[in-house]
Amino acid sequence: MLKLNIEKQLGDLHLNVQAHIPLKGVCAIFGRSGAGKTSLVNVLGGLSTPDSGEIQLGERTLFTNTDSCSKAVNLPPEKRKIGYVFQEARLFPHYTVKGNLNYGVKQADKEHFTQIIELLGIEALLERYPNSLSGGEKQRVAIGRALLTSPTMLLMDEPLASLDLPRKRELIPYLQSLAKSLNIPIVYVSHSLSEILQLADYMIVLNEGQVVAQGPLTEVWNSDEMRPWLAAQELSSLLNAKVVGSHEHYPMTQLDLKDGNHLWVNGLLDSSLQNSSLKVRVEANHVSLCTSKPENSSIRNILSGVIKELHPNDNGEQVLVKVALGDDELWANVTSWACDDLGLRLGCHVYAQIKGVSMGPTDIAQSH
Ligand SMILES: Nc1ncnc2c1ncn2[C@@H]1O[C@H](COP(=O)(O)OP(=O)(O)OP(=O)(O)O)[C@@H](O)[C@H]1O
Repeated sequence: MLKLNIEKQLGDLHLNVQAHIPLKGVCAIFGRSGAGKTSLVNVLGGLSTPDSGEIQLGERTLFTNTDSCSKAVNLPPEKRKIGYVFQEARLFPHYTVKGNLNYGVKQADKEHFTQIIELLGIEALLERYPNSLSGGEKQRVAIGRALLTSPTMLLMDEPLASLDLPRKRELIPYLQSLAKSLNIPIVYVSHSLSEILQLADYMIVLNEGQVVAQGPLTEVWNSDEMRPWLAAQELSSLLNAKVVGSHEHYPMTQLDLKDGNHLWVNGLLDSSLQNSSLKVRVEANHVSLCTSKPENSSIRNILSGVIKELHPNDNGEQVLVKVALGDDELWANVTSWACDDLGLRLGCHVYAQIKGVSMGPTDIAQSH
């Protein structure tokens, strides 16, 4: 685990973070502008020093000044073995890509070099200079440069923020392969929930310098702490599902949820995903509720569950209903009229309907 217990006063912001982050996979740091995300990453990387606390990366202490029995420790950035990728690639313009990649590498390891450039698809760029690269290519080189220092953790502070949408889309699959193949924790700062869905396994939500939620992605995503961050129109749930197979006649894929419910999603998923675990985003506005099992419905997904929470909105027009599907949870956004008409109450058994066409490729991501 990466264990963090730090405090730091930064102007008006009191950064006070206690967190446990797994040593493999992507941990997203999410929060409003000014919540302290970059400040936290800077503290991890040793670019800024906490007023007090402790940072433990596996067996290594990166920082401590709390334990009165032992010596204070504050490893400088170069001794932390941490790779850093910023919003901007920050490449040296007068070095080729190869020169940039090798910058900071103490002992050349040809095999490691080949592995990293293949993983990032930058073999063909090695002799080029940064000013001839696209934003996405520059960022891939910047990631390669960070990885070639053989870090024990990778910090990425909004690495896609400066890219346009097509470049973002181009980079995401590379980041997904990194997340799968690297055996080091990646701490990934982002404002974008769709990036987080596609990349992260774990999530920390920061608000005014404090952790308001942390844990596995699906748990935090579905938690009440996330509701204030999303308008009811944007609220969505993440379901954990396993790929079963495709429909015999139609281009749809069947997924199984843990509680035995099934889900049909639009399109055929890659056959390599057979039996793999996925996260599926379902928007609350795409879920309708029935108190008896619908028959002759065009909607393919009819999931049986129990109402766990009801949250009427401020103007009384709509009610957000949380439905428990075993351990998974599903938000439905219904009108107050429908809620009263159906007599929806806590503990009611309901059938949640989700249109198969409402879940597309950007709503589905593999769990690592
Ligand atoms: N050295 C400093 N001195 C004073 N205030 C600081 C310092 N560093 C950061 N802050 C303040 O701390 C707050 C958090 O900044 P930070 O950059 O960590 O936020 P963020 O969550 O990364 O925001 P964004 O999403 O906009 O990048 C801001 O209000 C910032 O002005």
